[in-house]
Amino acid sequence: MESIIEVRNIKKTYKKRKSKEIITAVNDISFTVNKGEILGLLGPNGAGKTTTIKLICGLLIPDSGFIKVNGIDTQEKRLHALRHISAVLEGNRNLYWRLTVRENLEYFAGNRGKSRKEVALEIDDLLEKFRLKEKEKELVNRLSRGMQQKLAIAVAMLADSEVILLDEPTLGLDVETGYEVREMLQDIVKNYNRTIIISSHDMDVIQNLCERTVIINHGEIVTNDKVDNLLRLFDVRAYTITLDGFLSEHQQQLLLQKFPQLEYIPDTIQSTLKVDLTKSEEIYDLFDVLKLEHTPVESIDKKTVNFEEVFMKIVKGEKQYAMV
Ligand SMILES: Nc1ncnc2c1ncn2[C@@H]1O[C@H](COP(=O)(O)OP(=O)(O)OP(=O)(O)O)[C@@H](O)[C@H]1O
Repeated sequence: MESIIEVRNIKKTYKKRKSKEIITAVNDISFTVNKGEILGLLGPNGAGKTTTIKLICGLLIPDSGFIKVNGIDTQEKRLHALRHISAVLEGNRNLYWRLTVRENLEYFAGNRGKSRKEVALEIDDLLEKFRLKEKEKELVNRLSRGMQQKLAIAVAMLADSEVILLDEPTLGLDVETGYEVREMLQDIVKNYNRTIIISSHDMDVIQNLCERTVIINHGEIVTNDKVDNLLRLFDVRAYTITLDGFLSEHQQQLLLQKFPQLEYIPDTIQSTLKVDLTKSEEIYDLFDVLKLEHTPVESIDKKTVNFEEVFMKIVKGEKQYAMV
């Protein structure tokens, strides 16, 4: 597959103003993004996501390493490279707050060298799609945060850039607006052929929109893999088994030999077993031990891992990966 973005060994440090302490925000990161791909950039607070996005869109210059967009080095031919990119950053700096919704769209279309008339239909279509038609004459500074966010994404779409960078597109939005923005992004992903990089804390955004995710922790890449692969890799089922009675010492020993991470929690008249299994068949080994002394099972509860749990496990370093 053809890559459109190449990030190679980039490092970025900041110097704290008062203490002069050096902070390494991004440390020797490398990854590529293929044409038409939706890549999720994931990581805990302070991991280096925003710095990476700002480096790619040319707002920051790396201390070392390089970034190429469509094969063009962003430092050697900055303007030429960045023509291929639109970014929606925190605070929606790509909007003019004293212009109306429609004026913003017209202004950015004008930047593309198109007349008002030419883009009128395209703008109508975007206003409709982003559910902003009713607000087209409203000044941007009077819009809610969610509406501003939607407009910022619409403006990025209008620029026709092949690559769109979205930094935390659902951050700070209420549940409903967050859901609406996610739906819109899903529509963009499906119907417009763009390459998108999304940085987010929101696991639903990553799980629903992205094919692949680069997980960053402490400025370094810990995983670069398809979302489906990660879910499969951590496809553990967490079982909670309630027993009408207790396990003998012998049973406890047998179970711990077979399942070292098993938790046995005796209560007053019942007891509970908690265990993560990677293969469903392993549950039969557990039942064999219970059968030995005819321990009655009252209930079995099974929970499958979701992407949020996968993320937590990776960040905590529970599994090692071969980098893609
Ligand atoms: N302008 C700056 N000056 C000094 N340190 C900075 C600056 N910007 C970011 N940092 C530090 O660099 C590290 C990475 O920050 P960055 O904003 O890239 O992380 P992030 O993953 O986007 O975090 P969050 O999810 O909290 O937004 C953090 O330790 C942060 O405090």
